[in-house]
Amino acid sequence: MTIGYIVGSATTEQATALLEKKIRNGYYVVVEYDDEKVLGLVTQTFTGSPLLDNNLSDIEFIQKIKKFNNSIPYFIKARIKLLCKLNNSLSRPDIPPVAGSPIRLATDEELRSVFSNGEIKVGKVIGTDVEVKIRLNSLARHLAILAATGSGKSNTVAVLSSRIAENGGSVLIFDYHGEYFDSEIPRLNQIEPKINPLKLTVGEFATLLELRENANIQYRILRRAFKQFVEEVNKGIAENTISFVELNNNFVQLLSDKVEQVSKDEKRKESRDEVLNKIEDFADRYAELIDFTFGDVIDRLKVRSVNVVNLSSLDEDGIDAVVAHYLRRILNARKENKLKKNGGLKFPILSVIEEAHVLLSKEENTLTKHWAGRIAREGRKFGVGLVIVSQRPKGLDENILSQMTNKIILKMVEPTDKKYVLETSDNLSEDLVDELSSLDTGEAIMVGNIVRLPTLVKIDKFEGKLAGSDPDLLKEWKEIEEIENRNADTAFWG
Ligand SMILES: Nc1ncnc2c1ncn2[C@@H]1O[C@H](COP(=O)(O)OP(=O)(O)OP(=O)(O)O)[C@@H](O)[C@H]1O
Repeated sequence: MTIGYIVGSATTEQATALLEKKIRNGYYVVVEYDDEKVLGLVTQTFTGSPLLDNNLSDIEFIQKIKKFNNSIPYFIKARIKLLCKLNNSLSRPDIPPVAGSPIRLATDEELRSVFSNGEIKVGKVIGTDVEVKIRLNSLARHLAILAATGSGKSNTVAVLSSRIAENGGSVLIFDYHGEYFDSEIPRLNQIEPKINPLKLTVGEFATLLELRENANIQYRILRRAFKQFVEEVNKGIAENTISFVELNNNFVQLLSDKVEQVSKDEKRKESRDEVLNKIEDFADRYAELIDFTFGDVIDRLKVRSVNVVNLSSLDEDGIDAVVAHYLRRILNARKENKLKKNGGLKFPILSVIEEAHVLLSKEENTLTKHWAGRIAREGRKFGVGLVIVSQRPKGLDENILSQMTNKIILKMVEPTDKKYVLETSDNLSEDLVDELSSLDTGEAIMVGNIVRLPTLVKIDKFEGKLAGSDPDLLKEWKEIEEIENRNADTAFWG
């Protein structure tokens, strides 16, 4: 059913329609011209009145008109982004529509032919019951989930992860705030944030010690001590002369002795002392993180599962070291499996990095940024995908963000965030970015290879508990009041 007509000038990208009635931004329409049906997206609607135009400055004029006739003539127009011809190849329109071309809402069948042909259902086309399904294999080209706080990032991660696992895939979520670890996500594989020092690089261990890159003498002392320590322990384990329990209990002392040993000729004793202090501080902060019985982190990962490493008990340096360690081992283990046709990590995996603006900050050279950058560049051919999640896109490293071919962008209002996302995406246009402010919670724009066209989707609500959901403050206060009243009654009646 025709809802309006193209008016004024148009290009093969944009057109303006005069409508009979209001429709919402984000609706899909079809413009019929030259025997073609062209799918378009309403990116902006606006109204106006030929009688009361912007130049009017006399309020009495309006009051007099309204006295005679309450219905003041007005028009409704819409800016239409022309997307594709509704043919098999969804080819770009090669000629613009002429004024007078009729426009109508796209039918569900037309929308299904464009948006419902992937493997993983993520939600519905905004304003319709048409399912949006993304193409699973395209996630190998990485994904960024970006939005303002409270817009639905965690819900999107939960919906995506659980459905990827249901389809036989494997996801690893680095759970920064502990909101997935105790959630009701199906196929959940909970992994405690343990690290076996024997599997760490010196760089990872130095990060855990908060030993800065420019502390060269300290780093040299630590490198010599740590390498000798690891060699001797591995030898002791092979000869069965050392127990893991003994290691867990005496690790700090054994390593400190090694530091003393390798730095006995060091002129600058303060550097050695600083390394010893950092090892003791480390023991105080991360005693529960170190476990020589933990084996290789790769062995904890399961296929057809949502693997969740709970990082909420660690501080930023600890999180950086753990995440970097996992990413390094995953990339190397997938390479080993691909190149040797066996061993290593036997299945592709998607790693979800929450609070990515912290771990992949454009200001800081974190260990995680190094390994995430490696995976962003070379992970695709080894079946290692990245999913970065952030509510502060402008804080993200632009090299990594620009490698995220796919994007799910929920409500975003901050202008510098929107500008940064636009500048680091070659498949996002300005008119789509302008849409972001008007999205409701759970509504998103999806672009990239996971969809055939820019898609406005209402993400399904994750059916289950997520620890990070907004607390029900009133309910919790009420419960406290009821407990206090019950205690008061018990005290009075004995
Ligand atoms: N698709 C959706 N449909 C309905 N409600 C949703 C949807 N997505 C999120 N919500 C609700 O909105 C609130 C915030 O969601 P969520 O925690 O996923 O947002 P967030 O962007 O991760 O927030 P934060 O930045 O604080 O972590 C929650 O109460 C959640 O239930």
